[in-house]
Amino acid sequence: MDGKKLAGEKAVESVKDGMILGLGTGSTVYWSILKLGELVKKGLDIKGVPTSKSTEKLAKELGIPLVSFSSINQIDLTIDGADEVNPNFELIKGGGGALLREKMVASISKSSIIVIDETKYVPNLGEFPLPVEIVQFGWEVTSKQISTLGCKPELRTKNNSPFVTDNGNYIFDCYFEKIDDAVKLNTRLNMIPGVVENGLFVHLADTIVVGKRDSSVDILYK
Ligand SMILES: O=C(CO)[C@H](O)[C@H](O)COP(=O)(O)O
Repeated sequence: MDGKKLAGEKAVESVKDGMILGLGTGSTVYWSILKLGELVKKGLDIKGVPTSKSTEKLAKELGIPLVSFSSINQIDLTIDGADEVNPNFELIKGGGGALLREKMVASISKSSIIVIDETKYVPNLGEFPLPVEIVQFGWEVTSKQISTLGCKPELRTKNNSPFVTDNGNYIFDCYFEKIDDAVKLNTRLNMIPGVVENGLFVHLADTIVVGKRDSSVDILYK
């Protein structure tokens, strides 16, 4: 069975009646959202906070009640995917371009479950290029500043034009040889004027659900 589907569905077992739930973005958490839709139809009482326009659309189609991010102070549980996870529970996120809203939602979540297939659990972060969201103004200058941190930033494109996030910004996919100190790099990136947010998530995950090729699921707790 598909590891993404296994992990996505397994995470939903932690959802309880009355919860405000952060709904992540991507093809793994898609399975969680689908399952939540089924449970809502059977009477589960939850409210979702979507992390992207695509997740908002999917949740609405499935009849999952939503609440706006602006109207809440805390989220009980967030379920989201990741592009890489290391044994310290540090993540690279943003492959789907939703990293800013995902980080904002994670930052007010009491608990966060990350759903991945086993290919994404890695000893060191950095094989996956780190997404960095930047304002459009002067992006060429921002690129030069980011490259001084030891990477090659590539402007993400879609249909031969720059990819634009739900927040109207661009994304650089940054190729580092290896990320040794995610905490330090997270801080240094966000200090560069023009950088809105980066895809390193540190201290923002407490449970990792890993769906495996042999159809088993590992649940890792911090
Ligand atoms: O961070 C994300 C979107 O911004 C996704 O969670 C991440 O890219 C993983 O996606 P998928 O589950 O499709 O592999």
